[in-house]
Amino acid sequence: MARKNPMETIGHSREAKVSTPTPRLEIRNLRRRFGDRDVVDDVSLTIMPGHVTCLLGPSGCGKSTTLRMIAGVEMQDSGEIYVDGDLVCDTVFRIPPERRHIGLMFQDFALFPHMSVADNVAFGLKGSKDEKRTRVEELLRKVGLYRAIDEFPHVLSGGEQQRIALVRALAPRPRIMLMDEPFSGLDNRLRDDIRDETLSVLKEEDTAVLLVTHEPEEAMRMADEIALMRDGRIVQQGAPYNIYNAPLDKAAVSFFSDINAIRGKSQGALTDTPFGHFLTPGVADGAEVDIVVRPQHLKLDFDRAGKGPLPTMTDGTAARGVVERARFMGNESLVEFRMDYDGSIMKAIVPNVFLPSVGTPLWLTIRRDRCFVFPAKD
Ligand SMILES: Nc1ncnc2c1ncn2[C@@H]1O[C@H](COP(=O)(O)OP(=O)(O)OP(=O)(O)O)[C@@H](O)[C@H]1O
Repeated sequence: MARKNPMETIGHSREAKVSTPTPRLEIRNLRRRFGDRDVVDDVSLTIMPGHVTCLLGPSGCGKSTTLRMIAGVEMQDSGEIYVDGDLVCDTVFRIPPERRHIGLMFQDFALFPHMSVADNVAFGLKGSKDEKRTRVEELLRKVGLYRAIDEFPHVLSGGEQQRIALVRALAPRPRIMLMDEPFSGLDNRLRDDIRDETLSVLKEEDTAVLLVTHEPEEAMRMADEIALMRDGRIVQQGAPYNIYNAPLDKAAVSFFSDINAIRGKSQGALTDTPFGHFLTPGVADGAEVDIVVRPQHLKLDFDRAGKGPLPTMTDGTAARGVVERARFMGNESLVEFRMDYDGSIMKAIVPNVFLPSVGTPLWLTIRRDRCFVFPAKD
């Protein structure tokens, strides 16, 4: 018998209960220790029906372990898991994995080779033969594979098999879908198509999705919310736009793109650099800061007889660099500069084709509204 989340029944007025929808999935203060290391360290999050949250973080940060605890194949040392407000697992009470209404999709999905597509999809379904057939047909139509209903998996392409694995996981109408790098075995173009298609089917079915990935592009493409994980903890959580544009620290910026970092010392709430002054309010005098800017937010100007553009309020002062390397990347060009002021390398991304010759001097400025200032850590 499932138990209610105490927060939903204790200390909340009737009105508050009506106006606060129940999350489809809620995990609270999950912890898992292996040896002397907290691999998952006080992780909490909620996901509403039809929403996708991506657990994004580097290899080994504890993403899969979190997923495995929610699925019920790994026991947490402490913390609770609720599905639709009902407790499914704490340290004494535990609903077995098969009764949690949770679907799983992993990279190494395996279809049953001796079963037809229809039988594969119907595998976890209950009900009459007709009911099962109706559900199988409905889902196969949704992913454009109705024509393959009587085929065996080996005649299908990798992408088609992936779609079948998805609908098999979705067939029993799981309330939650846990996905662990499910698209990493696919080539790029196919992956984009299948990602988008998967997302639309999951949303149509109102499933709450927790997707684990170490690829920022995948998280940005799929997620309503990104939970950035590092060393077992969720360090930042929010809509992709906010995580990208208001990152927590230098490491969070560099997780999404290349970065340029300029170190300086704050004095009187200002930090002086070769690119002019940056406002560093609240930073103690003498404390070091990193000014961090993504390569696409550097502005380039031509050299005019050894001089660059005049300083402005929005872009500060220009610093000169000499082109070290320029590469065309498809939609944009990546230009690397060796900076005159200290010989360091800075990277700029320019739309379309911009391939100046090696040795060309250019002037770089940093847009004040597109850079981040963090206390220096290393
Ligand atoms: N059963 C286990 N016993 C001991 N250590 C484990 C066990 N399972 C996982 N770990 C360790 O816990 C850490 C986190 O593993 P986890 O698989 O959760 O990371 P991850 O973020 O999903 O990484 P990846 O993206 O590489 O899959 C790793 O250092 C891993 O070696």
